[in-house]
Amino acid sequence: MNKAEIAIAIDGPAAAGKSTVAKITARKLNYIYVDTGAMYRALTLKSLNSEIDPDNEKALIELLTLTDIELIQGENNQHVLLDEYDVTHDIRSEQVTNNVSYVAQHPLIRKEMVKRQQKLAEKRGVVMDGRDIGTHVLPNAEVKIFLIATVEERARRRHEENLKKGFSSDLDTLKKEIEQRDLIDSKREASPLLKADDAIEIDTTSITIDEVAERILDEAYKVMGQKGD
Ligand SMILES: Nc1ncnc2c1ncn2[C@@H]1O[C@H](COP(=O)(O)OP(=O)(O)O)[C@@H](O)[C@H]1O
Ligand SMILES: Nc1ccn([C@@H]2O[C@H](COP(=O)(O)OP(=O)(O)O)[C@@H](O)[C@H]2O)c(=O)n1
Repeated sequence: MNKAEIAIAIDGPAAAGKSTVAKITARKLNYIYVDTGAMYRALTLKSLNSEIDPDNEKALIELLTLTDIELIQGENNQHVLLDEYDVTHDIRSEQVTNNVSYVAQHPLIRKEMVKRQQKLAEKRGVVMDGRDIGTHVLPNAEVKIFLIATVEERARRRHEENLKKGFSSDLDTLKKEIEQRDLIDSKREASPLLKADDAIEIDTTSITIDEVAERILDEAYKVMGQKGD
């Protein structure tokens, strides 16, 4: 199999399956995986701990300038370090989830995050997931995927995941929160959640994780073959 190193951008709404299939794809190709949502979540956690209003762009950008966010690849999981503290679990809390889209809507915050993300992707051989990867962060990515699923299915999946992780979870509330977050992410002015013109859309509602990963890998191998190096 041809091993030309490419960039794979995976975007889509909340809980569509992005990080799950991104991790599988990266593992199979021995690529770096970058979870950009985790970076916005880490900043949100720090801003909540610092009692900064999520609407206060100036205070947030000052905070981000002083903030170190690292994504460390573990054996089975990616660990998120915020100023050297492991916040992998804490950034998934309901409080962070319900504030992150407000923090992420500010143009100055996005500009700095995109800069950091592009630096992480300087060396090809990367799978990156988020909301604006195919449109803004890696517009030249060789493979662009846009994952969707019905909101009912996405809420059901996230609900099960929350229970497994020991977070309290109410399905109806979760569905409303996901809809609200998708709305803010899609309507914001700065790099909103959008399918890139050249992205392949995959509806994951009724297909398995392995089937989704297989389709992405097929696309990747196709491009690698075309690159021919
Ligand atoms: N195709 C699928 N079928 C069933 N469950 C899935 C599928 N894709 C993802 N999941 C599950 O849905 C949940 C949300 O997936 P995740 O990858 O975290 O989504 P995202 O990164 O888009 O927010 C996870 O618990 C994951 O195991
Ligand atoms: N590239 C990205 C990634 C995430 N985000 C923001 O960060 C939030 C959390 O992203 P995530 O990928 O961790 O969210 P889930 O889909 O996993 O719930 C999103 O709802 C967006 O508000 C963004 O704006 N741009």
